[in-house]
Amino acid sequence: ILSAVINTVIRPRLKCIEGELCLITGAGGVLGRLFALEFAKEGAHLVLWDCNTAANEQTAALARELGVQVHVYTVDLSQRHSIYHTADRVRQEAGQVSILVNNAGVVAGRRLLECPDELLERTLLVNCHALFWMTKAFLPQMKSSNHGHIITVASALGLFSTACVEDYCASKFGAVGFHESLTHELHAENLNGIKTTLVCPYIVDTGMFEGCEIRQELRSLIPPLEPLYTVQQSMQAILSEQQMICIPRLMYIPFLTRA
Ligand SMILES: NC(=O)C1=CN([C@@H]2O[C@H](COP(=O)(O)OP(=O)(O)OC[C@H]3O[C@@H](n4cnc5c(N)ncnc54)[C@H](OP(=O)(O)O)[C@@H]3O)[C@@H](O)[C@H]2O)C=CC1
Ligand SMILES: CC1=C(/C=C/C(C)=C/C=C/C(C)=C/C=O)C(C)(C)CCC1
Repeated sequence: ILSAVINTVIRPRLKCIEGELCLITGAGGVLGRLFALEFAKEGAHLVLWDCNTAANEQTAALARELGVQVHVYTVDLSQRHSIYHTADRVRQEAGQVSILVNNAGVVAGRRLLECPDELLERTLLVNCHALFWMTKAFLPQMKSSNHGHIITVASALGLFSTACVEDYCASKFGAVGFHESLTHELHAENLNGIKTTLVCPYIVDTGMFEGCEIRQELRSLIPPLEPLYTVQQSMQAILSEQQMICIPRLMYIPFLTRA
């Protein structure tokens, strides 16, 4: 939080990531695609992961127009072996990933007692467990060069909670805990060349919470964020190596007061 405050007052220098290899999960989705295009604009080559092959290919086509190299992989992030297998292919075919954007996420979107068990489990597998496997797959190479950046796209609902999203809150609180512990570990091991950034947005207009009860209540409180604004704010935080960002800043308040 302190670094977020400092970065708001003093505009920090943004790092150059030209020529680096950036892997984005959920790259066929709304925020994933925008992340891909923003990283491409910065000159990073891309490795795009999604279970939705057609949507992922569309992202790839848009990114290639910006002149960067793009590798596309269809993967099921709820399956540990799918992650490890695809990571092996990435290392052989694309090279060393130095920026990892763990963006893919799902929500069950149903009342707990009416929700099939598998749907609840899937939220934890994709939003939380996948962070372990992605990091186990790609951190070793970052460690060997003491260079890299791991971005966790969590949510404001990883910092405080609301009704009817038990699976989502559990997974995003897990993601926040994961990010914090990993950050401590890298610091303790003096791996100061490997950065971490936690992204915690309020609801974004992407369709993810379409049909969830929570959405109607929220509309009248604060309107959903624009996807592009959300990603551009996140990019500022990433490129200035900020450890955490809440979007909008108002979201720091329920976090600090645990409303
Ligand atoms: N939208 C919001 O209000 C907010 C979103 N976030 C977080 O931002 C991130 C991106 O969200 P957003 O862009 O809105 O979501 P989208 O649903 O638009 O994109 C998510 C992408 O991930 C893919 N995906 C889902 N499950 C898997 C899987 N098992 N394996 C591989 N890919 C998978 C989806 O494919 P398919 O469409 O086929 O399922 C989709 O392409 C998520 O982590 C979300 O929790 C945080 C705060 C607010
Ligand atoms: C606590 C609290 C609020 C509620 C925030 C909620 C309910 C956020 C939901 C975010 C979602 C759905 C994120 C998805 O990833 C307000 C009204 C902003 C005002 C300040 C206090």
